[in-house]
Amino acid sequence: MKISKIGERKLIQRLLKKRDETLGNIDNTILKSYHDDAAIEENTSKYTVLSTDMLIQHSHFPKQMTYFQMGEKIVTVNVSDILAMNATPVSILIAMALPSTLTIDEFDEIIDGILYKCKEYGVTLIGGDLNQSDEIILSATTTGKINKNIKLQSNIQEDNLVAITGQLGMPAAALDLLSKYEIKDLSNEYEEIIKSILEPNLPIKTAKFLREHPTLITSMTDITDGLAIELGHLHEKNTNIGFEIYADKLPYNKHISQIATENNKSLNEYLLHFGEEFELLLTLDKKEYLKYKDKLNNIHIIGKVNNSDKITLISQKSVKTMKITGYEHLKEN
Ligand SMILES: Nc1ncnc2c1ncn2[C@@H]1O[C@H](COP(=O)(O)OP(=O)(O)O)[C@@H](O)[C@H]1O
Ligand SMILES: Cc1ncc(C[n+]2csc(CCOP(=O)(O)OP(=O)(O)O)c2C)c(N)n1
Ligand SMILES: [Mg+2]
Repeated sequence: MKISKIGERKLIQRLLKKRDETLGNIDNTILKSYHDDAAIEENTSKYTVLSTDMLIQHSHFPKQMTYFQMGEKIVTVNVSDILAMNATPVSILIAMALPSTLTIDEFDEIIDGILYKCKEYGVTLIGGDLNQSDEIILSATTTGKINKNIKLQSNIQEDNLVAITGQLGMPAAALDLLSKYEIKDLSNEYEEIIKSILEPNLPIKTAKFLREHPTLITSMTDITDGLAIELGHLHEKNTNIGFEIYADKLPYNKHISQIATENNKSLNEYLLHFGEEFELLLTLDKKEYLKYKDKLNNIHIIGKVNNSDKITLISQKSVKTMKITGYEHLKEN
């Protein structure tokens, strides 16, 4: 049955019933507010951290993506920004614009994906909005909390190490694969690659470790627009520093170099200039890093901060200035 058969009101009731089933023991006034015009949140820390991020079907959801995965992804991309501030994610509000032709089962799948990821990240869906549109648009606002040790992007020091969690370039390769093949036609060895775009995961454990050991990090951001653009943003926010990145230290799934070749692209296009990895890009205090090195298996050192005022990519063959290009909405190629 189409969602237009039952309409906005009943759909919201349905959604709230599912959501209420996931709530634990909470203060009754707060619980009731989740059904009112605005949600209440108790202030339990010095700072509330707030962020918003929007996903639009044609630019964020490959056609093979399930409705469940769309629901998961709106929570993931939003929580990612909270982790990048070194804060603990708390709650999320999600506005949805949906086509009237969507079925109720598909609607339920989106909600189930949202609630699944909320549980994984320990965030509560505290509100939202429902509206109609020809394509699916999901937009969310997330809150987080932190008392001290908030990490701003403007505190980078010369001689810091540059590091990332996880691997680069898989979403780029995944999108190229999905543009040509159906999932069932792809070999199992591509599973990790395909999942990187359909079901991105956050480095939750590493983020928790960093919150518990804040002296390790001098700055942090999530990689959404590609490593090059993210480094470019950090460079703009920190005067008198530069970055040297070592090409042979960039971690990637070995299958993607072949996928790049098959799509007439260079490996660096995937690794540096695409994005959507949802990994953390960190600058680390060197002394602190050496202290905790053994516990940081998921962190890869890819370069260091210098005073060159440039971003360079160093390989065995060459030293090049890195092009600051990547994924950008509202820009012609
Ligand atoms: N429409 C807007 N109004 C106000 N601030 C905005 C708007 N769009 C983006 N920003 C702010 O600009 C900064 C950079 O945004 P963006 O590049 O989208 O960040 P991210 O890559 O983390 O999503 C953020 O601080 C964001 O809050
Ligand atoms: C159908 C489809 N086309 C293209 C992409 C790739 N893509 C979409 S947005 C994006 C980069 C970052 O997105 P944005 O919404 O700007 O994230 P933000 O920086 O706001 O966190 C990439 C690589 C995709 N995921 N799906
Ligand atoms: Mg944005």
